[in-house]
Amino acid sequence: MAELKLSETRDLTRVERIGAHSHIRGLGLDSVLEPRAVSEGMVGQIKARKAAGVILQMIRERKIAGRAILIAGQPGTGKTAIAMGIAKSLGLETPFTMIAGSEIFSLEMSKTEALTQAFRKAIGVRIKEETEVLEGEVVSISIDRPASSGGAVNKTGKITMKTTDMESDHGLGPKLIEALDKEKVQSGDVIVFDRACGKITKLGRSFTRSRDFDVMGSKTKFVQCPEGELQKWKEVVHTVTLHEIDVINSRTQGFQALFTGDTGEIRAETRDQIDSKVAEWREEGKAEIVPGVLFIDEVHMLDIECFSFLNRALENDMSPILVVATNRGMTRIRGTNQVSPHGIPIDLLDRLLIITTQPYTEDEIKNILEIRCQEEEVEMKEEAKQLLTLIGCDTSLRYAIHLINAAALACLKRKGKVVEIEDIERVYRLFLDTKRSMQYLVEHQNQYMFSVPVNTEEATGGEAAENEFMEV
Ligand SMILES: Nc1ncnc2c1ncn2[C@@H]1O[C@H](COP(=O)(O)OP(=O)(O)OP(=O)(O)O)[C@@H](O)[C@H]1O
Repeated sequence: MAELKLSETRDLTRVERIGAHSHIRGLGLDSVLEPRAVSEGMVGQIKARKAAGVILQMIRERKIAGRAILIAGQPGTGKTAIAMGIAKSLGLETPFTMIAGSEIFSLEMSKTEALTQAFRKAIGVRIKEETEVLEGEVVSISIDRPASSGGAVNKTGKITMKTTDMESDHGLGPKLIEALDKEKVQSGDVIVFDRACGKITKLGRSFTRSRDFDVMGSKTKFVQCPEGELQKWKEVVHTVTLHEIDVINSRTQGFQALFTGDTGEIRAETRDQIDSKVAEWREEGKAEIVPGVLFIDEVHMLDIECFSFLNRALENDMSPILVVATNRGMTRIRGTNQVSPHGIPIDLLDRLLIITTQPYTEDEIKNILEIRCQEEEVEMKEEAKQLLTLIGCDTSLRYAIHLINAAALACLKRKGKVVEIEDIERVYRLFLDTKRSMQYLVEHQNQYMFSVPVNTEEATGGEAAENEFMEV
């Protein structure tokens, strides 16, 4: 039994989901924002990445609040990948929110409420606070464990801390003992202890203990024992989003909704109060606004009301940077009978800086497939990669990416270790790409229920003719 359990745990920890863009670690630009041919998981698409780099710099310098960018191009040309690259390059301090146009309609709230929430998730508020902390080297920790069966709940103790100038004792309650345990604090560590929230941060080990061989690993960081008073006032900075402040202050939902995501509609008065409070903090120098990025994929799925909302929302001085993407050409604007480029009304389009993505060359497809093989930990023979590249050129990059894992499973089934041509051929026969699936439908349409003639205005709702990018 014990053995079985062990192997089960091992298997479970190995199962990690790999997202479609998990290999993207940035935009792959050098220090002067020039794209490297292959870097940070990004391949080719040089012009679009260069343009995205300029946008990135403007976001970092906070020069373009309220601006919007459109990434347009054929399916599978890396529009979402570029948006992910921007997100990764921005770091954790700048909020980045990603939604698909269609999500606006599936949430249990009005379209404008869903958009408002998405906008406010992408606006950060950096709040500065003065807080009282104890900063010093731990001399000793002693914990009394009562003999009665109270367990951890009743634990109390004492911690002695020192600076180069003084030493003092402080009582410990169960929560602090747990926090010290979690951080694995021991004598000789230099720590900061935030009294208000009970948070303990380990800064490193005191230089005076550098001879303790028992606790030293190659990663041990040594720091000086702090000087002066143990008790200090420190400035701490928290970055939260406007949406988080809304949810915490919305009486009907409360902060727990942050974890469930079930926020419901938030009242306009609550938001107004929060906006004036934040404005007050900004005037007093206690807070500053960090405009983040809101990325809306498949923007053609929004309708005319949403577009008019976006037009207005971009005028707000706290607005985030809006990045939208679409693979549509001339398309009907949802909710109207009008056809417009990318299905976006001209007045909104006029506000957008447009970045276009181009189809990939054979070499670029091969490079992307190689990166994906590494990401998915699949070993593949050179000839098999070559065949997969040809399939990618003939069908789509996305289809070829999907075949990597399927081929690895086919290889495993025949007890092979490296994916060979035969595995690729096998999965190519098993799974249809769009072209073959379409061809099959045309040939067998009479055997399907409610079949309508393919490739007529009727069958495509008139959209096929309008979409120069969509290859149906
Ligand atoms: N330049 C690139 N470098 C590395 N990987 C890329 C690149 N372009 C695309 N990919 C990868 O190829 C796959 C398809 O690309 P992506 O989803 O970004 O295309 P898209 O243009 O957003 O497509 P669609 O219009 O269908 O939404 C993803 O796994 C993506 O990470």
